[in-house]
Amino acid sequence: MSRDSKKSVLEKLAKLRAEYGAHLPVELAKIAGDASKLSEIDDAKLLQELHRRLHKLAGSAGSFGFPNLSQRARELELAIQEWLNVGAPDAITRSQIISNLANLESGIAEPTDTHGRPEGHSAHGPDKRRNTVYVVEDDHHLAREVEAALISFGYDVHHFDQLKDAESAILSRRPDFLIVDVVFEGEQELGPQSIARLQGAVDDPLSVIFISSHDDFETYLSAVRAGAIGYFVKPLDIAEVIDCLESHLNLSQSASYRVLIVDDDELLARHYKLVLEAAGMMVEVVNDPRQVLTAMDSFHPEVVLLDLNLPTCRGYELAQLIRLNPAWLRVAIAYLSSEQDEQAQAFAIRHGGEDFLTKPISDLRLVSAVSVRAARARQLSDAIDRDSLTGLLKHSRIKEQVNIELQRAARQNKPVSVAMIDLDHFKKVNDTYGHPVGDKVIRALSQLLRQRLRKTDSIGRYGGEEFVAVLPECDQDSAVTLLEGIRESFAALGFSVDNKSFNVTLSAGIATAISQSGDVLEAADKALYQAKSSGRNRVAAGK
Ligand SMILES: Nc1nc2c(ncn2[C@@H]2O[C@H](COP(=O)(O)OP(=O)(O)OP(=O)(O)O)[C@@H](O)[C@H]2O)c(=O)[nH]1
Repeated sequence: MSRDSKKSVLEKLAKLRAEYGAHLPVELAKIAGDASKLSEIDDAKLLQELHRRLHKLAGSAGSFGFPNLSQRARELELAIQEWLNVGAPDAITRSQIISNLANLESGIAEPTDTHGRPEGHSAHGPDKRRNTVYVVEDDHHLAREVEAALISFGYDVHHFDQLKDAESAILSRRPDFLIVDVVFEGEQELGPQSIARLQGAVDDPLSVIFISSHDDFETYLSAVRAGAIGYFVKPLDIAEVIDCLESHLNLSQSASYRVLIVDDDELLARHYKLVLEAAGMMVEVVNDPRQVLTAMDSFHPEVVLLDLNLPTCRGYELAQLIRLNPAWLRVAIAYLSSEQDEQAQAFAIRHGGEDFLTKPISDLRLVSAVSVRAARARQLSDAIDRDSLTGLLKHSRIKEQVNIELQRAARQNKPVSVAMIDLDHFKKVNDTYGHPVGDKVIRALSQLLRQRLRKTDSIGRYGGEEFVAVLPECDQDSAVTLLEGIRESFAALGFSVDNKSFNVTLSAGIATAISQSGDVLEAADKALYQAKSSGRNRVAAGK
């Protein structure tokens, strides 16, 4: 194609894209309008119409440069499909779906350039946008190693020799992370100080990781002043760098906190709800204390804010009532009341709640007080459900999850695959490099699994160096392709200790069920045994 005709095609595409973008708000308003009716009724015709619109949107938005919108429309399309197939979801899921439908508009960020973007995993692609990392490193060998490792973790990587080459790219397309080598010219360091200047030119601080041969206080300090989220001394342990990126992503991508407000002052409760929602939390309000138990059951709050003076009972009685149910022990309960009397406040704290926030409360204070309590409640909950080394579900929870997904698959007559994954010759890794290094390898695999699997998949640490992944709506061929990709990426990942580098491989066994026939975990385990006995570093599929 000549340059001119290529230009004209690009112009037409841009025009089409602009037309699509102009019509989009109208379409989204229609969807939001339909969604608002769903809180009242369960009309099959309405659901089918919504399904049709979402299906169309999911298909078209990606092509016109709105990949996030497309992804969100696809998820909602599936949710509505399930609604149509198996009936109305529980109240919490229902209100989530309705609010996501109403908020689809927030998926219209700046259209992204759709050209030359690598395709996601076709059969079972991760449902996350690829995070971008700019690597500024003049050592090409090291840059290539870092780049290869980051790509296998699903990052979109761009390499620059020097910071000045990266600056215009940073300003025109902001990366999610910036990895910068600290370079010295004589006494003058060129990394952190330049980054500190750059931080002044951007609205939100850049997430920067420094790599350096310098291990001294001054360089650390200038890195901190430049807003470093990580600092790694060469020789670089790439797994540690990835650990740092992933921990940040997990923090920023974790689900919204859920807050239940119990207050008979409807207007004030609505105000608090709006303030907390603006800070990214999910909020439900109960004005009548008799509705509290139902809300606890359906909404699963992490924090409950209780007014003290309520129509039928006192707030501390409600706190005690909540505390009677052991399932809600993880929930943080705080009073939010205009009670100023310290004796009365102390009495309430001794009887159920943990803390007292007094009205009037500023919006800022409300948000900070609730987020701190929610974070603590979630930490506690994670400590109960999740393995501390990897953050993955513990043995008993992942087994539970396998059963939940098997039952769902049987109800919907859809496949579910279970993969059992085990590190190869891991004892040798521990014996040669030490247990802490072995731990790093385990963490690296858990992060790779998290990166490659979808949000709807579940991953658990089944044993010391054994993992289980449950993949709903994934047939055997797709599961094998997915695990093969993970196996290859993991085998290519280099670990280094004291200037020695090594690689570790994994084996995986897969079993797929359509209805709940036989023990799928046992079948996956048998397939894993087969993968091990036929040479390791491979994926085997059973029945
Ligand atoms: N570093 C570390 N090692 C662990 C952890 N949990 C289990 N292991 C080690 O994992 C190793 C598992 O060894 P084996 O069951 O003999 O298996 P393997 O050496 O991986 O050999 P194959 O599975 O047959 O390829 C043991 O050395 C355990 O001590 C952990 O949390 N951290």
